[in-house]
Amino acid sequence: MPNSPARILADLGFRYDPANVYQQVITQVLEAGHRLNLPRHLQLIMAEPKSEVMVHFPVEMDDGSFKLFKGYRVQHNNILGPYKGGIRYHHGVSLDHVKALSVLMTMKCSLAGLPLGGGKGGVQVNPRELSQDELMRLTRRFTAALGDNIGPNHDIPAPDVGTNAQVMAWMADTYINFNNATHHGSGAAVVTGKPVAFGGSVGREKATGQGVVYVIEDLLPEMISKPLADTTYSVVGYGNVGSWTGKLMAAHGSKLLAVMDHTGAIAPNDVAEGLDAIALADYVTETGGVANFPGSKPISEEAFYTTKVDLFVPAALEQMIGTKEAQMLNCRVIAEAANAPTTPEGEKVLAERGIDVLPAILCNCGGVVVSYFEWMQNRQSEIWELDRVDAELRKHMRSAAAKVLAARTELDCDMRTAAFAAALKHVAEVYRLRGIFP
Ligand SMILES: NC(=O)C1=CN([C@@H]2O[C@H](COP(=O)(O)OP(=O)(O)OC[C@H]3O[C@@H](n4cnc5c(N)ncnc54)[C@H](O)[C@@H]3O)[C@@H](O)[C@H]2O)C=CC1
Ligand SMILES: O=C(O)CCC(=O)C(=O)O
Repeated sequence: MPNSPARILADLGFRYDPANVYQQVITQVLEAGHRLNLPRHLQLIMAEPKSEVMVHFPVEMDDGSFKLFKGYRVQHNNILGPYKGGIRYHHGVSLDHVKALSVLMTMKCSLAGLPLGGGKGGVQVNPRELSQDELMRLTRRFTAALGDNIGPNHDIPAPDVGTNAQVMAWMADTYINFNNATHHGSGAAVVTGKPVAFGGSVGREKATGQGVVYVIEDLLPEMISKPLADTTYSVVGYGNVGSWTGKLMAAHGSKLLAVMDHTGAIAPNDVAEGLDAIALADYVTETGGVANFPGSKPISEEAFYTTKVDLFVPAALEQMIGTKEAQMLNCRVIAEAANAPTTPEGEKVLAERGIDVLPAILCNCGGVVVSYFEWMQNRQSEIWELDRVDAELRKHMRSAAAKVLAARTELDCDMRTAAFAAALKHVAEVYRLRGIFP
């Protein structure tokens, strides 16, 4: 079949590697395109990013020595608008990871109805091993090394795993200094997720978790025939996205029965009470992880995955739900807060076991939606109130969910394929309208 994902990837010279995260993600996207009968030229365009930038840059450590770091910025597609997507600081960052995440950004921005394309970046580093000063120097050097590859009209980074509002402030400041751009001109709009005092938007810090919870509020009760007040859930990853999801689920009275992060897995001493999701978020901010949280006991990874809950929320890294985890999970629904947390093999097992998956590009698009609001505020010198941000975010999340449900009915497929199909349909329409492709 000339248009099958395998054929497209083979024609582009990919060597088949089922464990490769980029191949996993792009195959899923191309499968959705195949179902939509997207023309071959569009499938080819989607199959590779427009640009892959790799930089090496030296950073002075506190002891006076220099280390060389490797960073990436991958720009997948900008037919809908400037490239947009986060910057990750993690020791496992690789070109294929960043490529996979950049495709997901193109899909996510399209599904969310934003005039933005898809990009992603990262540096191979464990930020926990650096002092604040080293982190600042690394961020400034990385931003300088990216040079004109980023810019408020071209490519706009944001936070992701291992980065935060402070890192974005350093990026913006470096960009502004290098480009002689003023703070209140277009300069600050070069990145989003900045501190509110420096051009950030209220509501951006919680936006991804808020979007996840809006999707859960709208779709989950019907799927499990229970109100959120009676819902139990578990979370892997209790950083920005996981902890905000926890805090906002707590407001609904949902019960958190297990959490795992890079420091270990915990369960409540009193199962009837559950874990205090809000206190846990404060504890993680103070200590760096969930281990030894008062009122909890340590549990094994197996005990974490087999905890019986209604909802499981992966909010950590890619490919965490493989065959083994999918077989262990004891839940009814998964709301993917992380990007690409489920492998295709894991997904097959989940489908066989009747576990429904709310896909990542729907669940976690709230982050980039509020980033878009921040970018608009910067460009128009506006400051929005939280009520407005939340109300507009809710509209975008509802509209994205409606597109996914409509595509699922139209194509009679799973939610992930439906989400990619809805996103691709919009991208294809814009290519056609612009006269680039028939
Ligand atoms: N920050 C944002 O606005 C957005 C983030 N995402 C995605 O959400 C996910 C989480 O991102 P953030 O919360 O921003 O990152 P973060 O850096 O704030 O938190 C990451 C969490 O993952 C945990 N983790 C790392 N390795 C782990 C392992 N091997 N086992 C268990 N837990 C592990 C860490 O302990 C931490 O709790 C990522 O997939 C990211 O791409 C998606 C959309 C937007
Ligand atoms: O806020 C943004 O621009 C991007 C967030 C992001 O990296 C993601 O959605 O994965």
